[in-house]
Amino acid sequence: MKKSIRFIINPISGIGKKNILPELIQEHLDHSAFTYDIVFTEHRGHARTLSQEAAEKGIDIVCVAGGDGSVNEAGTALINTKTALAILPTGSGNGIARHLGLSLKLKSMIQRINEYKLDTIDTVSLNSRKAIGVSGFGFDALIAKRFDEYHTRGFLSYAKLVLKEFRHYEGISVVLNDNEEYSNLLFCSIANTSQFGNGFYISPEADIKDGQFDIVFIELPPIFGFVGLLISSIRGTVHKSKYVKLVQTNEASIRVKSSTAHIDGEPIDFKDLSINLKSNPASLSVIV
Ligand SMILES: Nc1ncnc2c1ncn2[C@@H]1O[C@H](COP(=O)(O)OP(=O)(O)OP(=O)(O)O)[C@@H](O)[C@H]1O
Repeated sequence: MKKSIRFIINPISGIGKKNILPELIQEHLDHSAFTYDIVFTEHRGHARTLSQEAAEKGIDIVCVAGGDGSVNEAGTALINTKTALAILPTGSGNGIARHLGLSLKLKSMIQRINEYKLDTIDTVSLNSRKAIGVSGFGFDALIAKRFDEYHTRGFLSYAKLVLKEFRHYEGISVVLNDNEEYSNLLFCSIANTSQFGNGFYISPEADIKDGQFDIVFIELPPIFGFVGLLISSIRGTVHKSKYVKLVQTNEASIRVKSSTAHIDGEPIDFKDLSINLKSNPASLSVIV
Protein backbone atom coordinates (compact mmCIF):
# COMPACT_ATOMS: atom_id res chain seq x y z
CA MET A 1 0.00 0.00 0.00
CA LYS A 2 1.18 3.53 -0.74
CA LYS A 3 2.45 5.63 2.17
CA SER A 4 0.88 9.02 2.72
CA ILE A 5 2.87 12.25 3.16
CA ARG A 6 1.81 15.70 4.22
CA PHE A 7 4.31 18.34 3.08
CA ILE A 8 4.26 21.43 5.29
CA ILE A 9 6.17 24.33 3.73
CA ASN A 10 7.20 27.43 5.65
CA PRO A 11 7.29 30.10 2.92
CA ILE A 12 9.34 32.57 4.98
CA SER A 13 12.09 30.22 6.22
CA GLY A 14 15.65 30.89 5.05
CA ILE A 15 16.29 32.97 1.97
CA GLY A 16 15.75 30.54 -0.92
CA LYS A 17 12.58 30.25 -2.99
CA LYS A 18 10.06 27.81 -1.56
CA ASN A 19 7.48 28.19 -4.32
CA ILE A 20 9.44 25.79 -6.56
CA LEU A 21 9.04 23.02 -3.98
CA PRO A 22 5.68 21.69 -5.22
CA GLU A 23 7.24 21.25 -8.67
CA LEU A 24 10.31 19.49 -7.23
CA ILE A 25 8.08 17.18 -5.21
CA GLN A 26 5.93 16.41 -8.24
CA GLU A 27 9.03 15.68 -10.29
CA HIS A 28 11.15 13.64 -7.86
CA LEU A 29 8.84 11.91 -5.38
CA ASP A 30 8.16 8.26 -6.20
CA HIS A 31 4.46 8.38 -7.01
CA SER A 32 4.21 4.60 -7.11
CA ALA A 33 5.08 4.53 -3.38
CA PHE A 34 3.55 7.73 -1.98
CA THR A 35 0.42 9.88 -2.04
CA TYR A 36 0.71 13.42 -0.74
CA ASP A 37 -0.78 16.79 -0.03
CA ILE A 38 1.04 20.12 0.34
CA VAL A 39 0.19 22.92 2.75
CA PHE A 40 1.97 26.28 3.16
CA THR A 41 2.11 27.68 6.69
CA GLU A 42 0.40 31.02 7.18
CA HIS A 43 1.59 32.02 10.62
CA ARG A 44 3.73 30.97 13.57
CA GLY A 45 2.48 27.76 15.16
CA HIS A 46 0.63 26.71 12.01
CA ALA A 47 3.06 23.85 11.28
CA ARG A 48 2.25 22.41 14.71
CA THR A 49 -1.52 22.37 14.03
CA LEU A 50 -1.07 20.93 10.53
CA SER A 51 1.28 18.24 11.81
CA GLN A 52 -0.97 17.32 14.73
CA GLU A 53 -3.89 17.01 12.34
CA ALA A 54 -1.82 14.74 10.06
CA ALA A 55 -0.93 12.45 12.98
CA GLU A 56 -4.59 12.28 14.03
CA LYS A 57 -5.56 11.29 10.48
CA GLY A 58 -2.95 8.51 10.53
CA ILE A 59 -0.82 10.05 7.77
CA ASP A 60 2.48 8.13 7.61
CA ILE A 61 4.93 11.01 7.16
CA VAL A 62 4.93 14.73 7.86
CA CYS A 63 7.62 16.34 5.75
CA VAL A 64 8.41 19.85 6.88
CA ALA A 65 10.21 22.30 4.60
CA GLY A 66 11.74 24.92 6.86
CA GLY A 67 14.43 25.57 9.44
CA ASP A 68 14.74 24.42 13.04
CA GLY A 69 11.73 26.46 14.17
CA SER A 70 9.46 24.71 11.70
CA VAL A 71 11.07 21.34 12.45
CA ASN A 72 10.30 21.95 16.12
CA GLU A 73 6.67 22.81 15.45
CA ALA A 74 5.99 19.92 13.09
CA GLY A 75 8.26 17.39 14.82
CA THR A 76 7.20 17.86 18.43
CA ALA A 77 3.56 17.36 17.39
CA LEU A 78 4.58 13.85 16.27
CA ILE A 79 6.29 12.73 19.50
CA ASN A 80 5.10 9.25 20.48
CA THR A 81 2.78 8.98 17.46
CA LYS A 82 3.02 6.56 14.52
CA THR A 83 3.70 9.42 12.07
CA ALA A 84 7.33 9.91 11.05
CA LEU A 85 9.04 13.26 10.46
CA ALA A 86 10.94 14.10 7.28
CA ILE A 87 12.80 17.36 6.72
CA LEU A 88 13.46 19.42 3.60
CA PRO A 89 16.00 21.89 5.00
CA THR A 90 15.06 25.34 3.71
CA GLY A 91 15.91 27.34 6.88
CA SER A 92 18.62 29.85 7.70
CA GLY A 93 20.69 27.50 9.86
CA ASN A 94 19.19 24.00 9.53
CA GLY A 95 20.99 22.77 12.67
CA ILE A 96 18.80 19.71 13.20
CA ALA A 97 18.96 18.60 9.56
CA ARG A 98 22.74 19.05 9.55
CA HIS A 99 23.09 17.08 12.76
CA LEU A 100 21.06 14.24 11.26
CA GLY A 101 23.35 14.26 8.22
CA LEU A 102 20.49 15.10 5.85
CA SER A 103 21.14 16.48 2.42
CA LEU A 104 20.71 20.23 2.06
CA LYS A 105 19.96 19.68 -1.63
CA LEU A 106 16.20 19.45 -1.92
CA LYS A 107 16.16 17.12 -4.90
CA SER A 108 18.46 14.62 -3.10
CA MET A 109 16.39 14.93 0.05
CA ILE A 110 13.18 14.09 -1.83
CA GLN A 111 14.98 11.09 -3.29
CA ARG A 112 15.96 10.05 0.23
CA ILE A 113 12.31 10.17 1.25
CA ASN A 114 11.67 7.68 -1.57
CA GLU A 115 14.04 5.25 0.20
CA TYR A 116 11.89 5.54 3.36
CA LYS A 117 14.70 4.75 5.83
CA LEU A 118 13.47 5.41 9.38
CA ASP A 119 15.40 6.04 12.57
CA THR A 120 14.25 6.93 16.09
CA ILE A 121 15.60 9.94 17.96
CA ASP A 122 15.33 11.47 21.44
CA THR A 123 13.58 14.73 22.23
CA VAL A 124 13.93 16.91 25.34
CA SER A 125 11.23 18.37 27.61
CA LEU A 126 11.74 21.83 29.12
CA ASN A 127 8.80 21.95 31.52
CA SER A 128 5.81 21.42 29.22
CA ARG A 129 7.67 22.43 26.04
CA LYS A 130 9.56 20.05 23.79
CA ALA A 131 12.79 20.50 21.87
CA ILE A 132 14.57 18.46 19.23
CA GLY A 133 17.87 20.30 18.75
CA VAL A 134 19.48 23.08 20.78
CA SER A 135 17.65 25.33 23.24
CA GLY A 136 19.02 27.84 25.69
CA PHE A 137 19.12 30.85 27.93
CA GLY A 138 21.26 33.98 27.66
CA PHE A 139 22.99 35.46 24.65
CA ASP A 140 21.74 32.91 22.11
CA ALA A 141 18.17 33.50 23.30
CA LEU A 142 18.64 37.25 22.97
CA ILE A 143 19.91 36.76 19.42
CA ALA A 144 16.95 34.50 18.58
CA LYS A 145 14.61 37.21 19.85
CA ARG A 146 16.33 40.03 17.94
CA PHE A 147 16.62 37.92 14.78
CA ASP A 148 12.91 37.32 14.95
CA GLU A 149 12.35 41.09 14.89
CA TYR A 150 14.65 41.46 11.85
CA HIS A 151 13.12 41.79 8.42
CA THR A 152 15.82 39.84 6.62
CA ARG A 153 16.80 36.25 7.38
CA GLY A 154 19.85 34.29 6.28
CA PHE A 155 23.36 33.81 7.65
CA LEU A 156 24.78 37.27 6.95
CA SER A 157 22.06 39.12 8.89
CA TYR A 158 22.61 36.68 11.73
CA ALA A 159 26.39 37.22 11.87
CA LYS A 160 25.98 41.03 11.88
CA LEU A 161 23.49 40.83 14.72
CA VAL A 162 25.71 38.58 16.86
CA LEU A 163 28.67 40.95 16.63
CA LYS A 164 26.54 44.03 17.35
CA GLU A 165 24.82 42.56 20.44
CA PHE A 166 27.94 41.00 21.96
CA ARG A 167 29.47 44.42 22.65
CA HIS A 168 26.82 45.32 25.24
CA TYR A 169 26.05 41.90 26.68
CA GLU A 170 26.19 41.60 30.46
CA GLY A 171 25.94 37.87 31.24
CA ILE A 172 23.51 35.62 33.12
CA SER A 173 23.67 33.16 35.99
CA VAL A 174 22.16 29.69 36.18
CA VAL A 175 21.66 27.36 39.16
CA LEU A 176 21.89 23.68 38.30
CA ASN A 177 19.95 21.12 40.38
CA ASP A 178 19.45 23.70 43.17
CA ASN A 179 23.07 23.50 44.27
CA GLU A 180 25.60 24.47 41.60
CA GLU A 181 25.67 28.11 40.57
CA TYR A 182 27.24 29.17 37.28
CA SER A 183 27.55 32.94 37.05
CA ASN A 184 28.82 35.43 34.47
CA LEU A 185 27.72 33.22 31.60
CA LEU A 186 27.44 34.22 27.96
CA PHE A 187 24.73 31.57 27.71
CA CYS A 188 23.61 28.14 28.83
CA SER A 189 22.55 25.69 26.12
CA ILE A 190 20.54 22.52 26.33
CA ALA A 191 21.95 20.49 23.47
CA ASN A 192 20.24 17.39 22.17
CA THR A 193 22.05 17.86 18.86
CA SER A 194 25.53 19.14 18.17
CA GLN A 195 25.06 22.48 16.43
CA PHE A 196 23.07 25.72 16.24
CA GLY A 197 23.14 25.58 12.45
CA ASN A 198 25.46 26.59 9.61
CA GLY A 199 28.17 24.37 11.12
CA PHE A 200 28.40 26.32 14.41
CA TYR A 201 28.85 23.56 16.97
CA ILE A 202 27.91 23.92 20.62
CA SER A 203 28.28 20.31 21.73
CA PRO A 204 30.19 18.51 18.98
CA GLU A 205 29.83 15.06 20.56
CA ALA A 206 26.09 15.29 21.28
CA ASP A 207 24.26 12.14 20.24
CA ILE A 208 20.52 12.37 19.50
CA LYS A 209 20.06 8.66 20.19
CA ASP A 210 21.80 8.19 23.55
CA GLY A 211 18.87 9.05 25.86
CA GLN A 212 20.81 12.06 27.18
CA PHE A 213 21.36 15.76 26.47
CA ASP A 214 24.18 18.14 27.28
CA ILE A 215 23.89 21.25 29.42
CA VAL A 216 26.60 23.58 28.16
CA PHE A 217 27.71 26.54 30.27
CA ILE A 218 29.68 29.18 28.34
CA GLU A 219 31.49 31.76 30.43
CA LEU A 220 31.25 35.37 29.20
CA PRO A 221 34.62 35.88 27.48
CA PRO A 222 36.41 39.08 26.52
CA ILE A 223 36.04 40.01 22.82
CA PHE A 224 39.17 38.12 21.69
CA GLY A 225 37.91 35.07 23.63
CA PHE A 226 34.55 35.42 21.87
CA VAL A 227 36.24 35.34 18.48
CA GLY A 228 38.22 32.30 19.67
CA LEU A 229 34.97 30.62 20.74
CA LEU A 230 33.42 31.26 17.32
CA ILE A 231 36.45 29.72 15.63
CA SER A 232 36.42 26.66 17.89
CA SER A 233 32.68 26.39 17.33
CA ILE A 234 33.25 26.12 13.57
CA ARG A 235 36.17 23.73 14.09
CA GLY A 236 34.06 21.51 16.33
CA THR A 237 36.41 21.90 19.31
CA VAL A 238 34.31 24.30 21.38
CA HIS A 239 33.75 21.72 24.14
CA LYS A 240 37.50 21.86 24.86
CA SER A 241 37.56 25.64 25.37
CA LYS A 242 38.49 26.98 28.82
CA TYR A 243 35.25 29.01 28.75
CA VAL A 244 33.07 25.91 28.40
CA LYS A 245 31.75 23.43 30.95
CA LEU A 246 29.55 20.57 29.79
CA VAL A 247 27.28 18.37 31.90
CA GLN A 248 25.72 15.32 30.27
CA THR A 249 22.53 13.99 31.82
CA ASN A 250 19.04 12.63 31.13
CA GLU A 251 17.30 14.77 33.75
CA ALA A 252 18.09 18.03 35.58
CA SER A 253 16.59 21.23 36.87
CA ILE A 254 17.89 24.70 36.20
CA ARG A 255 16.98 28.05 37.66
CA VAL A 256 17.49 31.18 35.57
CA LYS A 257 16.94 34.85 36.35
CA SER A 258 15.67 35.91 32.94
CA SER A 259 12.69 34.35 31.20
CA THR A 260 14.13 35.00 27.73
CA ALA A 261 14.90 31.67 26.15
CA HIS A 262 14.89 29.90 22.83
CA ILE A 263 13.79 26.43 21.85
CA ASP A 264 15.28 25.14 18.61
CA GLY A 265 16.16 28.75 17.78
CA GLU A 266 12.66 30.14 18.31
CA PRO A 267 12.41 32.85 20.98
CA ILE A 268 10.08 32.13 23.87
CA ASP A 269 9.41 33.49 27.33
CA PHE A 270 9.21 30.98 30.14
CA LYS A 271 6.62 31.92 32.76
CA ASP A 272 8.39 29.85 35.37
CA LEU A 273 12.09 30.54 35.95
CA SER A 274 12.62 27.01 37.34
CA ILE A 275 12.85 24.61 34.45
CA ASN A 276 12.81 20.84 34.62
CA LEU A 277 14.73 19.19 31.83
CA LYS A 278 14.12 15.62 30.81
CA SER A 279 15.16 13.45 27.91
CA ASN A 280 12.42 11.54 26.07
CA PRO A 281 14.41 8.67 24.60
CA ALA A 282 13.47 7.28 21.18
CA SER A 283 10.30 9.38 21.08
CA LEU A 284 10.30 10.53 17.45
CA SER A 285 10.66 8.64 14.15
CA VAL A 286 12.54 10.46 11.42
CA ILE A 287 13.46 9.78 7.82
CA VAL A 288 17.25 9.89 7.55
N1 LIG B 1 3.57 32.33 6.87
C1 LIG B 1 4.31 32.64 7.90
N2 LIG B 1 4.49 33.95 8.25
C2 LIG B 1 5.28 34.30 9.30
N3 LIG B 1 5.95 33.41 10.08
C3 LIG B 1 5.84 32.10 9.77
C4 LIG B 1 5.02 31.65 8.68
N4 LIG B 1 5.09 30.30 8.62
C5 LIG B 1 5.91 29.91 9.64
N5 LIG B 1 6.37 30.98 10.33
C6 LIG B 1 7.34 31.03 11.45
O1 LIG B 1 8.63 31.33 10.90
C7 LIG B 1 9.59 31.09 11.92
C8 LIG B 1 10.95 30.77 11.37
O2 LIG B 1 10.93 29.58 10.68
P1 LIG B 1 12.15 28.56 10.54
O3 LIG B 1 12.81 28.32 11.83
O4 LIG B 1 11.62 27.39 9.83
O5 LIG B 1 13.15 29.31 9.54
P2 LIG B 1 14.54 30.01 9.80
O6 LIG B 1 14.48 30.78 11.08
O7 LIG B 1 14.87 30.74 8.55
O8 LIG B 1 15.55 28.77 9.92
P3 LIG B 1 16.49 28.25 11.14
O9 LIG B 1 15.62 28.03 12.33
O10 LIG B 1 17.11 26.97 10.62
O11 LIG B 1 17.53 29.30 11.36
C9 LIG B 1 8.94 30.01 12.81
O12 LIG B 1 8.70 30.60 14.07
C10 LIG B 1 7.60 29.73 12.15
O13 LIG B 1 6.57 29.47 13.08
